[in-house]
Amino acid sequence: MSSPAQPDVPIWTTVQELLVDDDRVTPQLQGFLSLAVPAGVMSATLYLEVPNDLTAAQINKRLRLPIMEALSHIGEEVTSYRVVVNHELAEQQTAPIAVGDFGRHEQVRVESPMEQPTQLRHESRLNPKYTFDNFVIGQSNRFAHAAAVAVAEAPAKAYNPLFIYGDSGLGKTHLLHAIGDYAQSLYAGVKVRYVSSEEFTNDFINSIANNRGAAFQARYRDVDILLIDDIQFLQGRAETQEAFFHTFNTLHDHNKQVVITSDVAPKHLTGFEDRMRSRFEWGLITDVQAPDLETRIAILRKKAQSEALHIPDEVLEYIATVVSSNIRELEGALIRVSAFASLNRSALDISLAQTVLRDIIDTAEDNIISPTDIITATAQYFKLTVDDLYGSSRSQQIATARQIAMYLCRERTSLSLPKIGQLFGNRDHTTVMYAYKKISELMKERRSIYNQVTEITTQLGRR
Ligand SMILES: Nc1ncnc2c1ncn2[C@@H]1O[C@H](COP(=O)(O)OP(=O)(O)OP(=O)(O)O)[C@@H](O)[C@H]1O
Repeated sequence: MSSPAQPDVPIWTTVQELLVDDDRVTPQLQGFLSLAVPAGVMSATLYLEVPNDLTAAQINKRLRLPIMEALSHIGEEVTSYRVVVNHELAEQQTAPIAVGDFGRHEQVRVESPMEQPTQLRHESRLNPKYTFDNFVIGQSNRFAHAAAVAVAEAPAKAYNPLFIYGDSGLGKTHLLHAIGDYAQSLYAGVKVRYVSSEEFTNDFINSIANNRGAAFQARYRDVDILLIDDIQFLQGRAETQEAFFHTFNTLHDHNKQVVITSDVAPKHLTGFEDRMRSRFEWGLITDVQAPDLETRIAILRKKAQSEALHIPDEVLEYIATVVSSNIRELEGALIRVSAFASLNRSALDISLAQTVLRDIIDTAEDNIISPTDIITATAQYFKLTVDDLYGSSRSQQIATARQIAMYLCRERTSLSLPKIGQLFGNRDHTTVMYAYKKISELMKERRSIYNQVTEITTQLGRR
């Protein structure tokens, strides 16, 4: 039996990559797994088609736990999976299935007709990591924070839209999720939806391709609070802008809250029609700025507390002094210092932090590291080609090198998760999110990974 064609559903590729390393997945189970064909993701559920009942039973009974764990590792975007038997697969195992074509699944799901609309309505896509409780307030973000709280407490009454702008890594996404989280805790049943502009665009394009415009509209218009991240991504995309324009108008007309983030203020958003820009200015515009030293120290302290890391104050202060502009880099520096200390079982003091952060500080001085620099340096380090990193090979060494390159792109450049995913052969942003988490964790556990990340950083500093 030939193995089925695998359409490109990146999250399934990532799950498979994880399961290769999982001892519970025996070669026999790998065989069953290889018969599963990912059909797409809907309502945070990954749909897998299998050719027969035996495969469905094996996957559901013996692989449920590993698959669910892999999904939860990857992030919150997809929270469950569902296996659907498609007997035609057995005969047509090489016939490609269009990604995002859900027509057939809707038919098989009639067994539970209420389930999908209910899930859709409540699918907020909020990341529980980002709340107001763990957002540190300082001079740089006080106003944005207050506006965000006001909007969560009185959706569509305080400011509509709320427009938050600022440079990369300064907490805009955090605030968006926190608004959703807080509003949900205040108002039972409030319908919140978070979406990045890249996802909105992809969703729109797929909805046209699959003739599912009505479902697309419902997804974004049947909400009380729409949180849309990085709107600058819609620059120059006339049709998606038009779709967003209608979504915005419908929501606003019906007293629904819209919150938008961007890297620049509305008036500096190029590639947008004036009518769009003027709508962005209807409500309140606020920025987030780079945090001052006190705030940076407070952010590090909070982060260390939440991760149960015991780091002396003077070390936190040192880190906050040397990494000054981007909070993501600040968190990255904390990860490295604590990883180094735990690997070496050594006490954390300033001289250790100085040693560990030397490369970061060196490279931060000229501060322009491009993703291409990172990918080239990583490929050279591992004696691979750049195409290996962009490609789809799942060999352990290439997969690790790719994840390290993704980690460094996330930490050291201002590219968004979807952009990094696109760069690495159009992978899903959840793959990048997973790579970032995995390398952050492995750096603390495995000296080899820590060394590899550090040595590539050193190379970048020497460019
Ligand atoms: N005031 C803050 N308190 C605590 N953590 C913060 C704060 N601001 C930002 N962070 C953390 O810094 C990291 C980067 O923040 P976030 O992703 O929200 O930035 P962003 O402005 O949306 O960046 P981008 O434009 O690149 O998407 C996150 O882990 C976030 O939790």
